[in-house]
Amino acid sequence: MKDKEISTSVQEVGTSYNDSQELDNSNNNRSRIPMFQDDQNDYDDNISYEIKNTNTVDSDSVDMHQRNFKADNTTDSNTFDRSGKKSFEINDRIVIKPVNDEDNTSVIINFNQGISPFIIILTFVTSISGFMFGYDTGYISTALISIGTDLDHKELTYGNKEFITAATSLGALISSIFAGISADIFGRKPCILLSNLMFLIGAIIQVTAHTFWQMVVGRFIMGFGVGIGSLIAPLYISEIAPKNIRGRLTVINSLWLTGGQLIAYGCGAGLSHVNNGWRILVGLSLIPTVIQFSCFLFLPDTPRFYVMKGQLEKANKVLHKSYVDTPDEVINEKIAELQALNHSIPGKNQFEKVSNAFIQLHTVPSNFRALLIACGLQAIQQFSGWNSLLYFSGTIFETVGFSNSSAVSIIVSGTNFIFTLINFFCIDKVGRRRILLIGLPGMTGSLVVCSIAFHFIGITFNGNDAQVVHTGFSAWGIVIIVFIIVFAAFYAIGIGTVPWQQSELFPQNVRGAGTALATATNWSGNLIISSTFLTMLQNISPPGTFALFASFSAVSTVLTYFCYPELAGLELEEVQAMLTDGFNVKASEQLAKKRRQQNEAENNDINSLKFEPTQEMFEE
Ligand SMILES: O[C@H]1[C@H](O)[C@@H](O)[C@H](O)[C@@H](O)[C@H]1O
Repeated sequence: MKDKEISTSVQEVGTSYNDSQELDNSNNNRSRIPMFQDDQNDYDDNISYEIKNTNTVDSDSVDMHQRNFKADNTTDSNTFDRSGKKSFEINDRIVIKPVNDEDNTSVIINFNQGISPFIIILTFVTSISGFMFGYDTGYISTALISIGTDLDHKELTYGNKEFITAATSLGALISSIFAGISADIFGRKPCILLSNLMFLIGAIIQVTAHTFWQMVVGRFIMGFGVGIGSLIAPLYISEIAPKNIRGRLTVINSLWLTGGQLIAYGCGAGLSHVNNGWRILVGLSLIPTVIQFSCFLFLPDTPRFYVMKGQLEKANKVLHKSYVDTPDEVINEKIAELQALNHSIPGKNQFEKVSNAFIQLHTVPSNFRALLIACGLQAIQQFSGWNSLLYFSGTIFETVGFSNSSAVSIIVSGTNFIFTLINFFCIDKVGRRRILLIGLPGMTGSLVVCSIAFHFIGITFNGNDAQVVHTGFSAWGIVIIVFIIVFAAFYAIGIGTVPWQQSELFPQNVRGAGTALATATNWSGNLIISSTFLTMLQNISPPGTFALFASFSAVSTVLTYFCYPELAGLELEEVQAMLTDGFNVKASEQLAKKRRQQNEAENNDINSLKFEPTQEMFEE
């Protein structure tokens, strides 16, 4: 039965086909893709995402291999194909149909399978990049206080402090742009190893620094490592992670990140009265670098990268280790699908492919919306002012009368860590959108209170000195501390973590380019805020600075409400389908709800789906 379709299908990678063609493509995709050979040009048209406006589900257009298994205890209009994929009718208006993508096989592989130790090892070793991102951006706050006159024999000015802090962000900004491209050309693993070298060189230059400029150069080179790691780690994890826990595994990187910041503050506090303690603080960063470097010498790259380079045996090995006891046929099918995806960006050589990816990122509507969301979230994360509080918290707390500013900084970064942990448990259950819509208004409120408190405490910043009208410990000082902590909690539970889920917004073929731009946005924001914060405090006063951050968070809440669809539990192609003709916030919420119910049903009684991938199915 074929029903009239009211509007058109929108395709993702430049090829449009009608229902019967889609049927053919589905079949061809499975039978024509050669195993273990690099036949580039045949399959460029295989990948397509579509969103249809229709009144009923169009059952004729379903993949021939599809079997309809009714999910008795879920909703009525859902069907499952052989890979466990579902068709959905939302709102009697939008039908999202399963088409081939890299996740087809992941769904099969994940069926009835827990996470393998190999994936856990890979995730933890990769997340050391997150740790170094956190540690290296975190220690500077306490180091800036304890450096004293160790550089050039004079006290650092506010301008000097901003420069030293911003050098890392600038290095990270530059390297993140190239990291996405290099990861596709040279591999994820070499990029991680390169980031380790940058950390190493940068740390050695800083530890031995006796001049301001040597310190700046060391921080800048270390920034290269931070930028590369900040992009590659979530990308690597998302590529090796089973789909159903991809979100959580990515948050592990954020946990290491915020944990790294916490440890940096802890060590900073412990070493603050030690002569040259800041040098030890920098030196300690060598430990995780060396550990990650040594481990990665023995660990592989991602299967996707091996497929891109035609190293199919290696891909096969990694997949087998990742999905133990999975039949060869399934692994081979996964590789075949990755091959198909690999070919979907046209181009004779790597350079053409990369530039075409950037073009498609801007010209394909769903890609462009994904880009807006990914860059928008990263910008919101940075312009809400969190990092300036983190980087300069020691300085801020000293000025409001707390001699033990390091202890307060530990509480602030500890809050960041704990609420990132809470995010880990609820990101998939509560959903990204809902979490953001709780976090952003909370941040706005806390910043408003801080702004008012700063007004009453009467601080002004002039040149090198902060002048406080009411000196010493005051009630307003406590209000500031308490609400900076509340701000940290609302930040960490939502916007501190959600933007790093950026990989899920982009289809495989433009993921490197998309995440490169989003990560670069993060570091641009970081750079602007960290290099202007103290100047802002001087020029528009602390109340003005906090009011500015508050207004930014308020605007961000509105933008998120209207433009950020719920992506929790959605499959990758559904994300693109959602973004094809708008932001489809309402429809996404309904679909995410259905997905949640289904996941719960699957978890509760997996057998009730009456679906087991059998040998016979693969032989079809
Ligand atoms: O997600 C992280 C995290 O929130 C950190 O605390 C922050 O310093 C980073 O800038 C951000 O990207």
